[in-house]
Parts: sequence; structure tokens; C-alpha cells
Amino acid sequence: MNAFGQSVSLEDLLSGQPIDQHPFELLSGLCEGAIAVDANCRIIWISPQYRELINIPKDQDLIGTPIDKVLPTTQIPRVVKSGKPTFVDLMQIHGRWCVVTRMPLKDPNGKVIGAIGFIFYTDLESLGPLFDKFARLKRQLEQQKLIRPSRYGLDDIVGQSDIIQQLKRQARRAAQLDTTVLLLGETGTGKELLAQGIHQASPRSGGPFVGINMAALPESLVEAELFGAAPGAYTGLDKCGRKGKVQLASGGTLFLDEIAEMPLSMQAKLLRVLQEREVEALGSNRLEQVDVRVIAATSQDLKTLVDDGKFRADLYYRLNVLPIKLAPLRERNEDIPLLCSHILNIIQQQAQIPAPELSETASNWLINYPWPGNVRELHNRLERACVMAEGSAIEPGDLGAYDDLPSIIPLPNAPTELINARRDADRHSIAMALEKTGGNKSKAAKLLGISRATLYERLKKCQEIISADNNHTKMY
Ligand SMILES: Nc1ncnc2c1ncn2[C@@H]1O[C@H](COP(=O)(O)OP(=O)(O)OP(=O)(O)O)[C@@H](O)[C@H]1O
Repeated sequence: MNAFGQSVSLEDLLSGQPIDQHPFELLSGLCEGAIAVDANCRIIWISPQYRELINIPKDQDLIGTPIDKVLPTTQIPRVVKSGKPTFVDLMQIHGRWCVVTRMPLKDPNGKVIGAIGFIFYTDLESLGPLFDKFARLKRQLEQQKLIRPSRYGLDDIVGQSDIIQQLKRQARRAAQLDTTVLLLGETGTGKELLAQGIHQASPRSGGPFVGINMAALPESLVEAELFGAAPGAYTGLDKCGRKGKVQLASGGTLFLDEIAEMPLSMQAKLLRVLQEREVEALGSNRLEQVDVRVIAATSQDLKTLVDDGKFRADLYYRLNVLPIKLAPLRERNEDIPLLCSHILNIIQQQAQIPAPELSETASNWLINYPWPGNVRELHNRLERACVMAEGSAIEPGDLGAYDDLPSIIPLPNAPTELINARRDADRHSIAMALEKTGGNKSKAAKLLGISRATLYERLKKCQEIISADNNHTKMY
């Protein structure tokens, strides 16, 4: 405000000044570039050096342009808003790191009427140590974000069967020892869940839990991802080097999922981590001490892989110090009802809608199904059923129980060749019996008055007919 109580703008303050005595022009000689904005963050002045730095031609008029249109990552609007300066900050301008300072511009009454930003250094060589530290911290932060926190404890493992109770006892004992653990079990049996549980119950629970799935990594990336890369060793973005999962897990637990997929060339390096607690980053000739506990998991028979020369015997023996076997779900089907209510609860919470109940036939089907995908498959089928169920209860069809079985087909109501009529009648009766028994083949066979073996034979024929029908349809 001026002496008459009127507001003073930045333009008012600057107007009437001869251009060579313009206060900003005087300031620009002190730095390597400067830019000023008004209270609306529109550019009111820019020094020729700044213009050059951001590649703006001399004849392009920037006055009145919102600063973020020219510098999308600028922090000047924050300074205008807060009225507080930021002294010495690092900013990337067109791919080049610069040291900048931003100050609010205030009228004589202290009201913010704009801001000015100065670039002090574009040549960061003199600031090497500071810049290195900044880059290192930034990278560490990004890598920390990649670390999956261990979210589950042993109490999250659901099941009342003796098998599960014994598994939990074994896991609690393993948690107290700092040795390598090898989890063996089919896909979806809960190996990662158990690994997290062991970590949580161990003295390392305050440290990181870092997981990596060897099957999901292309062979060319395994070394840098797992053991890190020295500065300059890794082409691409990591000019400054990067930590591997082994280093990131230091003080905590490293979970190596699908260990059988680890390339043979990398197995020797892992062995060194296990034996010597040392790691050598890609492109480095320096050994680094690491303090990790390794939990590995596999659904394959490692011993056979060793015999076939596909897995190093010495690594196998190192990993196999404390093997823990996870039983497939079909061997502990008494856990299925509890698992179902646990999973339906999760689905209900996530979807924020009440989950339907399971009908009796659906429950029977769930208990008798062989579960090749184990608990993961159970979860997926229940999720699907919650979407598919039309009534208040989940029926076997909602769980996909008949997806690979013959569906009930309408019988022809006109004369047809006897051979086809018999075939359709067989298929119709089999489908009805399976639906009635919730997919239980023994009970269905009983209902149909045939042996289980005959039912399998007939089912096989049905499948052949269905695929022949499908091919026929595709051909036309
Ligand atoms: N006993 C259990 N109680 C509760 N949830 C379970 C149990 N076992 C497995 N799950 C759940 O089933 C899913 C699959 O488990 P997990 O990923 O641990 O299996 P996995 O054996 O590591 O599978 P893969 O070998 O395919 O990596 C997860 O959602 C997990 O939480």
C-alpha cells in the first residue's frame, strides 16, 4: 500500500526506472541467471543468461506468461504463496543441475507482490561433494520405496489342521535361528506369507524384508538387481551406481522366491553371500560386507535340478540347511472352511459390500476340488464367485466348478440319428449328476449307476466331442 492506503504492485515499483538501472538488471550481474514473477506468478522479467539456459529465443516475449508454462517444475509459486525464501536448492533445468535461490518480493508493507529466482552455479564441479550426497540420498529414497514392507506375521497364516499348527511351530523355531531357510511347496501354498511371518517373528523384524522373484527377472538384469552395480558399470540410468536387493536387505531378511530360476552364473555369487557374507557389485572389484538372512523358496524339486546339472550342488546344500515343507491345500482340506471365511471377509472389506454365503453344494465342491493353484486359486475363485453369484448364496457354478465339465445341453425335440441322440443323452445325464453333486465325481458316478472309472472315460469322450464341436464351429 502507498501513503494513501492503496495497494502497490511490482509493476508500479519498477515503472519509471531507466532500463540499465532496473534493480533486477543490477542483480543479474551477480549470478548466472535470474527470473522474476508478479503476485500471480506471471513472468515480469528474465535475464538474458536465464533465457539462454532454458533455450528461449531472444525475440520471444515471455512477459506475462505463467512461469510454470516455461518451467514446469519451478518452485517459485510456493515462495509467492508462502512468502518464505528458499536458500540454496538444487534444481534441474533442461537436464542440467543448478544451484538456485528464491526470494519473495514484498512491498514496503510486507505484502508479497512477487518473487525472484537466482541461479548461482550451473557448473557443479565445484560443488561435487554436495551434489553427490544429494544424488545418493535421492537414490536411496527411491530404492527404499521399492522395499516391500513385511505386512504379515505368523498369526496371519490361517488353518486349524495339524499340518498348519506344526508348520507354525516349525516357523517359530526357524525365526529364532539366524540360518538360511528353504521353503518348499507348490504354487500358492503360502511360501511368501510364511517367509514374512518368519521375518516378523525373528530378531530381525526391525530390519527390512526385501523380496525378489527370480522368475520375474530377465537374466540380463539379475546381477545388478540382486547384487547392485558400481558407478558407471551399468548402462542406462544408473550412472551413479545402485544398491542391489542384497545390500538393501542388510540388517533384515532377503526373500528369494523361485530360487530354481536363478541363472547358474549368478549362483556362485549368491553362495559367496551365504558363506562369506560378502557381495561384489557388478563392475566393482570391491567386496562389501552384508548382514542378511536368506529365506529361499521353490515349487520345483531342487535335488533333481542338481542331478540334471541345472542347479549348483554346493548352493543347494547351503540353502537346504533348514527346509520347511508347505503342504498342498488338498492334503489339508479341513482348513478350507476357515480359509473361505477368512478370504470372504477380506473380499467384503475390500469391496465394501456384504459377501454372499456359500451354499452347501458349493462348500462340498470346495472341499473336494483338488486345488492345483492352492490358496491363491481359492482366493481367485471366491473373488469371481462374489461377482457372479446372483442369489444370496454362492453356488458351484459361480466358483467355475463346471467350466471344464460338460454343460447341461437341451435334448433335441425332433428325430435325430440314434447315435447322436444317445451321445447327447449321456452328456445331459452326466452334466446333471455333476451339478447335483457339486462336481463330486464319486457321488456322480454312484447316481449314474456307473463306476468312477467309467465316468472318467465318458467325461473324456464328452470333452472330445465338445472340442470337436468347437473346432467345427470355428471352421464355419
Ligand atoms: N494359510 C494361509 N492363510 C491365509 N492366506 C494364505 C495362506 N496361504 C496362502 N495364503 C494366501 O494365498 C496367496 C498366495 O500365497 P503366497 O504368495 O504366499 O504363495 P506362494 O507359495 O509364495 O506362491 P508362489 O509359489 O506362486 O509364489 C496370498 O494371497 C496369501 O496371503
